[in-house]
Amino acid sequence: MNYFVVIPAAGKGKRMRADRNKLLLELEGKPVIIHTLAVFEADPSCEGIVLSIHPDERFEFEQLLLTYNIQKVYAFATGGKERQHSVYSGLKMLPPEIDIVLVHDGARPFITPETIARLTKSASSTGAAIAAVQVKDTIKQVEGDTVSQTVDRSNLWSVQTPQAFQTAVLVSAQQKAEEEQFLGTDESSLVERTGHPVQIVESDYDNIKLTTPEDLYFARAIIAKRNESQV
Ligand SMILES: Nc1ccn([C@@H]2O[C@H](COP(=O)(O)OP(=O)(O)OP(=O)(O)O)[C@@H](O)[C@H]2O)c(=O)n1
Ligand SMILES: C[C@](O)(CO)[C@H](O)COP(=O)(O)O
Repeated sequence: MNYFVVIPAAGKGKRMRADRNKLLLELEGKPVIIHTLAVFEADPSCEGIVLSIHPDERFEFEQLLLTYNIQKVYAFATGGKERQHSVYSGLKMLPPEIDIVLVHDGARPFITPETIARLTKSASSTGAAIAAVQVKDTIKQVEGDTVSQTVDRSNLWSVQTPQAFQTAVLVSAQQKAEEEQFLGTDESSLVERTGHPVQIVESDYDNIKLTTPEDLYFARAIIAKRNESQV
């Protein structure tokens, strides 16, 4: 199932506490964003990439695409104040008549082609499908510093990207969110508000988002594990 992907890459990475956009940090020899882009570059089903960036970083991104021979970037979009705005800006740059669009965080470099394929298959039949893993921790609800209850985790999922959609489903959800000034932390929360069902596609725990500094240690360990399994 062919698709386009919108990659929001215009964040500031405040929680990473680096001196620059965390996607431009080096991870085992190449920038984080290149690890992410390389997965889509290599996937024959990916027809093109829209990269949503801060305009001040455009030259740097363009140079990286040349250096690492990333050829599928179809357009740059202008990132916005919040992630949701960056994604909407990216959607507006898609070519016409794209049936399936994925949204994937630039900060999740370990997505696999297998998960992408299951997401696009599900989205093409249902309209909306998201990568997620089951919650492993015991979850407590807390009031102040006191536990008020232990939450039943059997139906709790930790949501990731990619999130895959029939393009019209996501565009109308974004329009509704904009009209109603709703801000969500992921795309599926916008789609849920339209009443459209969202399917879970089980992903894997390696598909981490690089959010805080210790995530870089986990990332190096994941790369080492993958390198070992290739030997
Ligand atoms: N205004 C924004 C905010 C985030 N993102 C992108 O959305 C993805 C996930 O966001 P997050 O991990 O929250 O990144 P940052 O916003 O950079 O981090 P922080 O919230 O710690 O500042 C990242 O690829 C980030 O570049 C974006 O394109 N535009
Ligand atoms: C979209 C996302 O990656 C799903 O886990 C996430 O919500 C991004 O934003 P966050 O602020 O780091 O939760």
